[in-house]
Amino acid sequence: MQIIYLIGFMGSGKTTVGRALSEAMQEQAVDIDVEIESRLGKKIVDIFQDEGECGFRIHETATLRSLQHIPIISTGGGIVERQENITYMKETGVIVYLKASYELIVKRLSGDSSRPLWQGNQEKRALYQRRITMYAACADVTVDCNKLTLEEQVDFILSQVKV
Ligand SMILES: Nc1ncnc2c1ncn2[C@@H]1O[C@H](COP(=O)(O)OP(=O)(O)OP(=O)(O)O)[C@@H](O)[C@H]1O
Ligand SMILES: O=C(O)C1=C[C@@H](O)[C@@H](O)[C@H](O)C1
Ligand SMILES: [Mg+2]
Repeated sequence: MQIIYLIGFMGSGKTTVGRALSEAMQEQAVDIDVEIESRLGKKIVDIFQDEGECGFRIHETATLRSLQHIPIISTGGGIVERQENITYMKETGVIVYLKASYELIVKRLSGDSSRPLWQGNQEKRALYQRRITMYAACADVTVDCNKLTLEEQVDFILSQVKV
């Protein structure tokens, strides 16, 4: 089974598109952030607080590797921070990059307090610039989220991925 891995920056729509794809394909989808929170019984902000980003990344890799039977996986924005995650996703599925401009992300995440790397004094634009290079480098399919509606994004992914 080819797993569809949705990657992209915070707020690009991985969780939202994962749910919509799940409905369109009538297949199960799992969101790694949601899964980590449920397994640990803690919010991501609290995991960052208690264990640091490094601790969170360990849970993220372990969760990714535990989902082999799930056809649609929405990753967290930082999944590309570990090369081993990219290698694993390449080996087990197709990587779909939800590409969104910095301006669109800012608009979508204004007022958000659930993402520890998107808070007041963080270097947001620098993180965005560094990450978009990483997403583009490993993507098999790229979706233009600035141009396409949610429905069009789902149709485009289905047209590009053999299901
Ligand atoms: N296609 C879309 N059209 C309009 N709004 C959208 C779309 N996709 C996502 N959004 C909105 O943008 C916000 C962020 O979306 P979502 O939580 O799916 O992003 P994410 O990529 O999963 O972020 P993270 O990496 O932090 O988990 C939400 O408020 C969601 O409703
Ligand atoms: O971009 C990131 O590094 C993150 C994105 C979110 O999905 C969460 O996985 C967490 O907030 C870290
Ligand atoms: Mg998400």
